[in-house]
Amino acid sequence: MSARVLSGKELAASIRAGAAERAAALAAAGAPPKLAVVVATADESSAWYVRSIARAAEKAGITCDIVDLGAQAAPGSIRDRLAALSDDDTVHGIILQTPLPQGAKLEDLAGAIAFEKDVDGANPLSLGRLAAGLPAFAPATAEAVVAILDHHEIDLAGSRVAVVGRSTVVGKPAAHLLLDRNATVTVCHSRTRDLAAVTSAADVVVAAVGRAGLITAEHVRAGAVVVDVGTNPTEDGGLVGDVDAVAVAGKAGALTPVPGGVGPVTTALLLRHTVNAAVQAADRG
Ligand SMILES: NC(=O)C1=CN([C@@H]2O[C@H](COP(=O)(O)OP(=O)(O)OC[C@H]3O[C@@H](n4cnc5c(N)ncnc54)[C@H](OP(=O)(O)O)[C@@H]3O)[C@@H](O)[C@H]2O)C=CC1
Ligand SMILES: Nc1nc(=O)c2c([nH]1)NC[C@@H]1CN(c3ccc(C(=O)N[C@@H](CCC(=O)O)C(=O)O)cc3)C=[N+]21
Repeated sequence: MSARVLSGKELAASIRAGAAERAAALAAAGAPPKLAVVVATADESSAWYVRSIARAAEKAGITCDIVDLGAQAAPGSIRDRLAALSDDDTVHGIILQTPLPQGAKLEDLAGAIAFEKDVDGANPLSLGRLAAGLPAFAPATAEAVVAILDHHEIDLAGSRVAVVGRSTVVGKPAAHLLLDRNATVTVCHSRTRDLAAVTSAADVVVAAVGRAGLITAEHVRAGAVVVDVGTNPTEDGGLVGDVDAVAVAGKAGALTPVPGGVGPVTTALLLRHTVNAAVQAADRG
């Protein structure tokens, strides 16, 4: 028996098409949407993401400015740049890539991203509102986890979900969104005792750690749904998830692939958020 493959490609394509249509209308009205991607890392999985944002934005008619401050950037200079972009009326969305240089903390710096432009939901105001169930942009990856499960009609209400990873970009916001869908959520991390015992009790496992092969068949209950958020570069230039896909596919009921799963949906949602931010800016006048 082999697990059902929960592709993100079709969903991502339809989100991108919707964003492109609305971007064209904004451009026709003289206000083309613009996303600024601030980079202060040499991390390879971030580089994958930045390339895929740039490619997808161009195809959707969204201007994408990549602001590379270098992996040695001082926290103060990152903060200043975020503040300047927040003040720039031609910019509608801002994302600060993680990881950040030593001593720089996303939760701290992202306070300099204007709330209305915080398309990856990193400002503590956005995160707090998300946790409180109030309108705000959710981090695109966390939203992508729920969107891909919805797309494949996996029912979350009442189900036990184990989220592995508690970052501000993925684990914590994903836990909030899953809770809002009436899942019973357990959040695991590097200090979790007996990870396999916790994850193998779950109906749905969300892996967002950044370690290739961390989730093995032993971590997964037979028939469970597994969402692999991890994007770990391989030596031959490819990308693998956090899940040992071959072993887990023989036991799980369904599994998102890497590449072609959560990643493309994340990129597409970031574009949708940028267009939404541009529409809201136009409405404010
Ligand atoms: N596909 C996509 O769209 C996206 C993919 N990613 C990928 O997802 C992965 C995670 O990203 P991100 O959340 O930013 O990473 P972080 O490094 O910020 O967080 C990793 C989390 O994993 C936990 N962890 C580390 N080791 C273990 C372990 N052995 N057992 C259990 N938990 C552990 C850490 O725990 P602790 O808190 O205790 O340190 C931490 O909470 C990366 O591969 C990243 O590239 C990220 C965003 C989008
Ligand atoms: N503030 C912040 N938010 C993030 O969401 C964030 C980040 N920082 N730092 C880096 C990680 C990594 N990440 C990826 C997203 C999509 C793909 C992706 O689309 N991958 C394609 C493969 C690459 C391609 O073919 O373009 C796929 O999975 O199919 C990869 C990696 C987001 N991250």
